[in-house]
Amino acid sequence: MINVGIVGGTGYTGVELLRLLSRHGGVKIKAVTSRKEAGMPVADMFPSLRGCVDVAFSSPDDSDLKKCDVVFFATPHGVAMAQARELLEAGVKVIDLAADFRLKDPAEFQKWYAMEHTCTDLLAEAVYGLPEVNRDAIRKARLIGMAGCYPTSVQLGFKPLLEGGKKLIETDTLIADCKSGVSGAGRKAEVGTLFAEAGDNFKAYGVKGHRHSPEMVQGLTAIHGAPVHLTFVPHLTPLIRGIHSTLYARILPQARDTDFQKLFEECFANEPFVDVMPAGATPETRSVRGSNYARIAVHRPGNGDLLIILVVEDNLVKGASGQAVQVMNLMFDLPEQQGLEIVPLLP
Ligand SMILES: NC(=O)C1=CN([C@@H]2O[C@H](COP(=O)(O)OP(=O)(O)OC[C@H]3O[C@@H](n4cnc5c(N)ncnc54)[C@H](OP(=O)(O)O)[C@@H]3O)[C@@H](O)[C@H]2O)C=CC1
Ligand SMILES: CC(=O)N[C@@H](CCC(=O)OP(=O)(O)O)C(=O)O
Repeated sequence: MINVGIVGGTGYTGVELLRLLSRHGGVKIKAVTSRKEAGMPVADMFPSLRGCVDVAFSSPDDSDLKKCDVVFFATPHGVAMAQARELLEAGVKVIDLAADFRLKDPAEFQKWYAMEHTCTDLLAEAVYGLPEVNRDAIRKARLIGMAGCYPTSVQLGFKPLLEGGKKLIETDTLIADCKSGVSGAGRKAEVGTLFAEAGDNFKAYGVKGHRHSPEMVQGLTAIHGAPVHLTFVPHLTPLIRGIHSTLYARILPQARDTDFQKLFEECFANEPFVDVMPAGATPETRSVRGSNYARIAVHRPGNGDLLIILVVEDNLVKGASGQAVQVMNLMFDLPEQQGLEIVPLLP
């Protein structure tokens, strides 16, 4: 059994980790932290976990974290970088769901997250947690910066068109028009995610610049092997879970004869969690709710030069905790799908 710790067990990604790990079969949940609820049994706060999780919350400086084989940080940005070194030195692998180890350039991190990076030497060894792009490096890593929720959908959607320097689309006019449910903003109280504010409402935000833009550009540039330019506009939808990303790309003249449906099907043929839907499909967020799947559909209206890629995922599963469990499975040489073969929840 792999001993697991979770820092930030009272938040949405923390409780989602608990839901998935409690039925994983290969792990023991050893420590789950909360600053405010230390001492309270986890299942008292989350009755959905009664009979599944039998530990109590402990303080984030709990020494049991150092006795774990892996610790997940389901915390705001800046928390993992303060504790990662000590855990790594104690032989513990670290998977951070926040952005501390995503951006390779500390100046970019400081610019977008308004805090200094205090662990820059570890940035160099940290591996980006997106298995469909980085599987081999993840297997060998001891420190992971998990991909963000929107960046997961955008990188999966553009990957077949860009990987290995392919010259199929214009790379300076990429557009990602993305919508997220309110659980993407976390469980903390905020006016913008109140029911009366976010319900029966729909709005764009971060149009001037969102912190996921540099992460997407960094990832897409690595996939392509050359610079790309992307316009990203996120929107808040009155959903609880789910991300729907509509991606636009202009087909280059020399690539007009490409069978893009086939290209996508071949690219993801061996991916357990990426489903390329039949031509013409319009994936719905509810088709992935509660599951680790991303579903993708490729459209080319009028057989013209515009390609539209639709991607759906559950922000809390493939966009966060499920993908983190997928990454843990790879790091510990377990079957990649273990604990994640969950059928999405309808209606
Ligand atoms: N929600 C989503 O869809 C996604 C979130 N993420 C990222 O995952 C991380 C967690 O997100 P989410 O679960 O939504 O956030 P929440 O706000 O729901 O939860 C945050 C958790 O962190 C704990 N926490 C807060 N500050 C500290 C601190 N200084 N030290 C230790 N623990 C702390 C809180 O517990 P307590 O106050 O009890 O200590 C709480 O359990 C964030 O970085 C987020 O950006 C990534 C992908 C998707
Ligand atoms: C709806 C909503 O507010 N979403 C969040 C992004 C989700 C998130 O938690 O960000 P990371 O993936 O970087 O960790 C936002 O736009 O800030």
